[in-house]
Amino acid sequence: MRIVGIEGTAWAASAALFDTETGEVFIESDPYEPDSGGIHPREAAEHMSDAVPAVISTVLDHAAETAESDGVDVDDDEEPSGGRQAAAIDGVAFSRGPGLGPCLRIVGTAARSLAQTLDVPLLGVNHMVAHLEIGRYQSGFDSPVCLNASGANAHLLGYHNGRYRVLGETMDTGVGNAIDKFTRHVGWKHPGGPKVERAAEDGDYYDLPYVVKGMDFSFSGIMSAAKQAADDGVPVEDVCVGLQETIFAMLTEVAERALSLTGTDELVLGGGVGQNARLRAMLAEMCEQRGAEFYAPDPRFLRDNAGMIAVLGARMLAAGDTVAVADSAVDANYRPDQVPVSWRDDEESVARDPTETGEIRGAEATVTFEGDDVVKRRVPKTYRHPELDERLRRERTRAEARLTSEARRVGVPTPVVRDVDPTEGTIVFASVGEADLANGLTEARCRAVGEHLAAIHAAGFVHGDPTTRNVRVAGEKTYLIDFGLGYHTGHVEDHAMDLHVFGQSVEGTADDPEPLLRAFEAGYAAVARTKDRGDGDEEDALTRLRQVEGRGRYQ
Ligand SMILES: C[C@@H](O)[C@H](NC(=O)OP(=O)(O)OC[C@H]1O[C@@H](n2cnc3c(N)ncnc32)[C@H](O)[C@@H]1O)C(=O)O
Ligand SMILES: Nc1ncnc2c1ncn2[C@@H]1O[C@H](COP(=O)(O)OP(=O)(O)OP(=O)(O)O)[C@@H](O)[C@H]1O
Ligand SMILES: [Fe+2]
Repeated sequence: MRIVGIEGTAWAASAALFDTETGEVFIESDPYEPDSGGIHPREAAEHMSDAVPAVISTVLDHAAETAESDGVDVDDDEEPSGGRQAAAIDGVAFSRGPGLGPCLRIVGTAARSLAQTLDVPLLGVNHMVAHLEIGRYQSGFDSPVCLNASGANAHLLGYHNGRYRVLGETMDTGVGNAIDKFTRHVGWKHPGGPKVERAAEDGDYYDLPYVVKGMDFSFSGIMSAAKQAADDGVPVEDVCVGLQETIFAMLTEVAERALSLTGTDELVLGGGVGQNARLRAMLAEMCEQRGAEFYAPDPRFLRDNAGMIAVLGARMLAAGDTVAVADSAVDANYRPDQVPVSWRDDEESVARDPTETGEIRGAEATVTFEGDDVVKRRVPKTYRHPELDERLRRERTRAEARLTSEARRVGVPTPVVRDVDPTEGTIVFASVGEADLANGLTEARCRAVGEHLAAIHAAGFVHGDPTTRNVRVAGEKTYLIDFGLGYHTGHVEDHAMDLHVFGQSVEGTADDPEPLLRAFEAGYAAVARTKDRGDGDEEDALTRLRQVEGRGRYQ
């Protein structure tokens, strides 16, 4: 089977030919490089209208040449639509979204017209799922967690219940765009990522804010602090080291959390920022230390390229997942979890049964049981810069000891804290529960988690990481543990994030998440109402949750 792919969501006008027999992926790309500033949608679209036909034409020439040399039966004398025979092409795949609307429309038009000329099926590919599938395809991994680190996106995906679930994602901009904003601020030409990587070779570490909430994260605070530092005269090379160390440690940490939550031991990387050697080294080191396998595709398959579109297109065609021209409108906000995954078995899942894989390993700490006590030690993470590592372990150990006790004082079951040593990063707790909630999800227990979160929110703090592995259960009693990412706040957005983190962890692993989530929200609403201090803030958390879930982050 031979598939043409067409890409042009933002900056790369690209076409490719994927031959499933030989495995060859021929890619022709023409990047848009703005003279100044970032990507201008109108200029990018002008680039697409010139460059897309040209790259397609090169790929069709290549297709015609290889069709002949591969001995495919070629008959150039056929009628006009004989191009299909001449190039031996079986389908046309195109990036349907997400991306810049004006660019997508040009790509869509080109793809439809090529499919009609060749008289072959059209395949509408989700660009982010293509970033993921190329790594899965090349690695041969079964059901990995995928970290997509691209310009306009940053998220963790895992396949479960027939869809790619978003296990965690950026709460504001994509990771590449965040870096590019900083480089624009200091007057460097787009794209900024490679320039930051080069400058960082000559700098020293500079501390910047580190923001992880469960498996979600945000970049806005880091970017403001980085710009401010540059304005204040901190050497730009040092800020670049700080940016790389902070942002990539965050991505590595959330990737490790996703491995821990799902119990899988396979990680693949996707997206243009994945070309960064420091990010790859951190991910590889983290995986090696947990005994997980890591795969990063070659740079030509990481940055935007039509090869990944053609490769996924071939799988879709094999599954009969084609789109009629009339239904093939592009979608600038096309989320990866909206894609019905026709080319995988519904039964497959990123979530591993812990009874099959043995123990589930925590992401941050080692936990050992000593009699009725549990000793939790935040082990140094060698992938992190030592200064950052020391700071995070100390701050989190302190926060965990303090908030675990505060929660108990407001009536939420938590383990008694027997001893704490922030410098060593150790806490000794009383052991609680018989199992993690992840291994015993029921509606009643989810309802109790909702009640507990409402109680601590009313008391003025958030948990920060309320996943199903951070709740212990015994009968109908549920305990919250692992408050290391918690902090004091009265902001409704922070409350909504706690709810969002729990919801994502249920959706990513449960067989039938809906009733569990309804019970969770009902529990939250019931307690929030009784604890409402009259400012309406507590009940708003559920309303805000809907906004958090519906936010389009792909512009
Ligand atoms: C929707 C689609 O248009 C978008 N594509 C995209 O963002 O292009 P991609 O090729 O995946 O990533 C480009 C980003 O990748 C960054 N980048 C490239 N090389 C880098 C490097 N060595 N280090 C860090 N960032 C790098 C660039 O600065 C830029 O922000 C996406 O996938 O989100
Ligand atoms: N007090 C406790 N009583 C019983 N079991 C506990 C206790 N504390 C931790 N555990 C067990 O150890 C596991 C890991 O603990 P914890 O979540 O605190 O570590 P972690 O490394 O921060 O994990 P992660 O960051 O992946 O959530 C828990 O899922 C739970 O099974
Ligand atoms: Fe991309």
